Amino acid sequence: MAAIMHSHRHRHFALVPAAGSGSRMGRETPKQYLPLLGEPLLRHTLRVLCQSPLIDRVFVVLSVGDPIWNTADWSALGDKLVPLYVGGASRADSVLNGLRAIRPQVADGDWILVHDAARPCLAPWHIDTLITTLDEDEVGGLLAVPVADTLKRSTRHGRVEATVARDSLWQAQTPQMFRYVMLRRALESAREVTDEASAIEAAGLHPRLVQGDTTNLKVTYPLDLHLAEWILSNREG
Ligand SMILES: Nc1ccn([C@@H]2O[C@H](COP(=O)(O)OP(=O)(O)OP(=O)(O)O)[C@@H](O)[C@H]2O)c(=O)n1
Ligand SMILES: C[C@](O)(CO)[C@H](O)COP(=O)(O)O
Repeated sequence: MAAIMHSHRHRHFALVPAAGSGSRMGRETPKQYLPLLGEPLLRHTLRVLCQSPLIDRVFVVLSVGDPIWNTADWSALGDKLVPLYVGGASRADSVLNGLRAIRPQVADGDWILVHDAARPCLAPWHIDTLITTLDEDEVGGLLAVPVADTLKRSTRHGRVEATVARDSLWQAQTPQMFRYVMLRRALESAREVTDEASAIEAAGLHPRLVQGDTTNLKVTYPLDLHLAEWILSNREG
């Protein structure tokens, strides 16, 4: 693969919301700290971001008073990693609090790659593809995959009400990559969103969909932890 030129005009910062409780996982320990191949799940997520030569710094948003982070030694991930104890009630609040906390360290036009702590199978090629596709983009965008299954909308009684056309439907993933000031303004105006792209859309803009793949899954339910383990153990290179 041709070498990727690192843009010197604007830097790239990762912002990793990791302040959730993982209620759907049904475990006492928040899922970002559950063991995955013998390490906290979060370490896999942070490692790939810290090791990317395209990313200048990695901010991880922890819940206020997070009692677990400091019980581990994260120094092997290097000096790009910066913990921020500013998590909020929702994912969007955690991201916005993180953006406010890093204000002194970033310029308006710097790129922010928001990536879920709960997506530990992010691969270097996902980051490279996203950044090379979007670096000159006016708006920014996100990794996503086209929907592969036939989609049904259900009635309240669990019967099919309709089949929903799936052409042009995509499943949104992370990282989602937008310029600092645009993302901050969008999130300040649209707080009830489940991803950054929705906030940008609410501002009337059209984020670019960058095709990734389904290995970049979000660990949400117990089975996902096994799938993530399988993906990481069987990845080449
Ligand atoms: N208040 C919150 C809620 C979520 N997140 C983070 O946002 C990402 C995606 O959210 P999700 O998978 O929904 O995580 P949880 O909220 O922890 O899970 P659940 O909804 O099952 O409780 C996770 O990395 C999670 O830690 C966060 O930083 N702050
Ligand atoms: C941002 C996200 O990963 C896109 O698929 C997802 O919306 C986050 O998960 P949540 O369960 O909606 O918090």
